This record gives sequence, structure tokens and C-alpha cells, in this order.
Amino acid sequence: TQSTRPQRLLGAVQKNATRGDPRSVVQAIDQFCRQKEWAMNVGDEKGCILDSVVSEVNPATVLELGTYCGYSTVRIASLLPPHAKLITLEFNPDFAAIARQVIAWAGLEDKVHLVEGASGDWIPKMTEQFGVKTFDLVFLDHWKDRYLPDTMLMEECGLLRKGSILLADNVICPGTPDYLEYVRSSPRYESQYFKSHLEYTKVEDGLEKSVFLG
Ligand SMILES: CCCNc1ncnc2c1ncn2[C@@H]1O[C@H](/C=C/CNC(=O)c2cc(-c3ccc(F)cc3)cc(O)c2O)[C@@H](O)[C@H]1O
Ligand SMILES: [Mg+2]
Repeated sequence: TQSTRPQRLLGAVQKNATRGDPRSVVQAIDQFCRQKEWAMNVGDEKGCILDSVVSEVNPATVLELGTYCGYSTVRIASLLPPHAKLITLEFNPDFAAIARQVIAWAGLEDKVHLVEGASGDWIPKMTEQFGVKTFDLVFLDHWKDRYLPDTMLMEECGLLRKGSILLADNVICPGTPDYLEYVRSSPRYESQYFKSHLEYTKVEDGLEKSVFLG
């Protein structure tokens, strides 16, 4: 039977990356996507912007929406201080299974809690299930038409505090127009656009960093 692209991506990690070395896992995926098959990871160019935001925020609690194969999960988790927690939501069981193995290869299982399920179901359960009061950083990279409803849901559930950072991928390509309009026009957010390129291409894309003002 045919393998899937995520399975082939995992194979490239297991073949080319060193167990326990997150940077080599990131490098192996980027090489696979540049040389073999494009995949919708945040990539190395936008990934550097992600790294700088994570390092600046130095978060104790992180939420990632849309794990996919775990590329950005590994980038973020590798930069977290000890005892910090990254919760990542992925509702496709096949993708979740691949991501678990990518995260394990990087040796980051202790910093990552991958929850198999939909953001709409799990965001309201964050406090009761994981004891998280608020998130210091949220990385949005799931279905683009879900960025806005899930942001509103996080607000309603009190998961954002004064200074919480939302970092959204793909605000240009494929684009998240309603989300962008909201965070740029709402008095409750201070937004900043980081111009970059769609992963592994020359097409324009970027990340939007939005600070929740409370
Ligand atoms: C119930 C749906 C909303 N809640 C959700 N809860 C949990 N996980 C969810 C999820 N939605 C989607 N997911 C998962 O996130 C991932 C989805 C990501 C969607 N991303 C994109 O479409 C995307 C697409 C592109 C892209 C850009 C240009 C192009 F020509 C083709 C593709 C680039 C990117 O960087 C992207 O992120 C999958 O793993 C999916 O199973
Ligand atoms: Mg993306």
C-alpha cells in the first residue's frame, strides 16, 4: 500500500536526523521539503521568526493549534525553559501519530502534550484538563477559517491575559482575512506583521504577532 507524505517525512527524519537533537530533526524536514516533497510546515524562514518570538516571550505555557507533523512543535519546544509546557492540538489521528514520533525522535516528549482532538472541543477544557489558567503564547497554524472563531473562544474562556501573544502563520498565503481584520482593528490587540515567504517558496507570506491587551 502507498505511504503518505507525512509517513515519508517521518522516514526522512529517522534516516537523516540524530535522536535527541531537535535542530537535526528540523533540518531533516526542511531538507525533505526542499529536495523531495513540499509540505505545509512553517519552514525555515518563517521558523526563524517563530524562534525569535518564542525566545523573546520565554513562555511557561504555549498552545499550538494544528500540529500536522510536529515541525513547529519541535522548533517551539526546543526553545522552552525547563518545566514549561507546550500543548498542541491535532484532530487528524494519522497526522497526530506521525507528529508523536517526530517529537519523540527530537527527544521533546516531556515538554509537549499532544492532544488528539478539535480545538473547538478542547479550548474550553484547557483549565479543567491541564490546569492551565492562561497561555503566554499561542501559535495558530490550523485551518485558516478557524483562527478567528478559536481566538474569540480563547477570549471567552479566559485563556488570554494582558500580554498574551498570538502568533499566526499564513496570514497572506493562504490568508486569514477575517482574523487579520479582527486583530488589527480591535482595541484589545496590538498587532505587528512579519513579512516573509511561504515555506520553501518565493511566494509572499508572513506571520502576524498580536499582543492581547486585556
Ligand atoms: C475542527 C477544525 C478546526 N480545529 C482543529 N483542531 C485541531 N487540529 C486541526 C483543526 N483544524 C485543522 N487541524 C489540523 O491542523 C493542520 C491544518 C493546517 C492547515 N494549514 C494549511 O492549510 C496551510 C496551507 C498552506 C498552503 C499554502 C499555499 C498553497 F498553495 C498550499 C498550501 C501553507 C501553510 O503553512 C498552511 O498551514 C492539519 O494537521 C489538520 O489536521
Ligand atoms: Mg502554516
